[in-house]
Amino acid sequence: MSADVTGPARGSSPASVRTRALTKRFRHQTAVDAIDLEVPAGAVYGFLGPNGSGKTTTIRMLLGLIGATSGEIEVLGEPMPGGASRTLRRVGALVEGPAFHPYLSGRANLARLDAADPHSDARTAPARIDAALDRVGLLPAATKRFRAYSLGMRQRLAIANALLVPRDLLVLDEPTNGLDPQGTREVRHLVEELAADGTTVLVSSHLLSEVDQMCTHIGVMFEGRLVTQGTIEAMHDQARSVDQAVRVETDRVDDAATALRGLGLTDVRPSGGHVSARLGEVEVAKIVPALVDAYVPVLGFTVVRPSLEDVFVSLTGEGFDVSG
Ligand SMILES: Nc1ncnc2c1ncn2[C@@H]1O[C@H](COP(=O)(O)OP(=O)(O)OP(=O)(O)O)[C@@H](O)[C@H]1O
Repeated sequence: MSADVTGPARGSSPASVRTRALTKRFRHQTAVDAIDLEVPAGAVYGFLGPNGSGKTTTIRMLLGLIGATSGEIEVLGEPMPGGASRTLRRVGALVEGPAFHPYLSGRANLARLDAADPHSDARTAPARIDAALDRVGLLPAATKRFRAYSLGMRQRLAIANALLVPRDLLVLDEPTNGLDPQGTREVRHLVEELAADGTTVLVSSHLLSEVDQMCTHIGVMFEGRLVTQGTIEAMHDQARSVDQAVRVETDRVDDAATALRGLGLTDVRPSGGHVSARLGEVEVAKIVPALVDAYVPVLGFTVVRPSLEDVFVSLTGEGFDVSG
């Protein structure tokens, strides 16, 4: 596999991760297609996309676990893979969960993994391990066997493993996948706390609601392409600018449809008991009076505000299961 990965030109804004035209092809399939990722320092960046959209492949390239086919990667200001060994010490990652021993305690498991790291300093291990356990709220359960841990505790221990040395960037691949609601809340809360401490977090997810709740930035992958990225605020603004829809409940749907078309609404769809239509530039306040003038009994009237999900549907041309 030929890798053509060199450092991109430095931009003015500090970015923890920056890629230019990053691409990965597997035989005939382009899993990651020329993406320009930009994770600002201090962000909690939600890397959102349906299964198979290329998130894990991207993350594996950022961490140097697989080579890129082409494109450029910069992590914490260093071109990759050029500065890899030095830079990756400052990056904690949870990609495939570490193999924990079920009969060892949480603390003993971390000690085992730390001892297996050729860069770790054995003299500082006990203090570093307890600091990591403390950081994820597992110090009180440090002596419990791993197999007695709940799903959320197991995942928090996996994150503690990524925090055995101080990190500037934490990369978490689908950290809530397979967790129960309680475990999901625990991990989400932990990510928020880590971000509050100043760690930049890149977290992948296929759940929009999750990204919306815990992230400051979002990047959306679809079929290997990064279809949009920016702040969560900007995405909500974009949602507000998507054309609103109205829904009129009535027992005279054909007359209602005629009246709505007459007002200039588009995509007018009459169906059993209601009519929906796109508002466009038409003033909402004019709709009900116009229906009444046309002798349409209005049994219900709703303006449907577009959600973030509608933005992604408009970007990808189809919906994907992002709402959980
Ligand atoms: N080693 C590989 N060899 C061949 N194809 C691969 C390999 N790894 C990933 N792919 C393919 O690349 C595409 C992107 O996969 P990837 O795992 O990056 O997606 P994802 O968004 O992380 O989804 P998931 O959440 O399911 O892991 C998929 O079609 C997958 O089958």
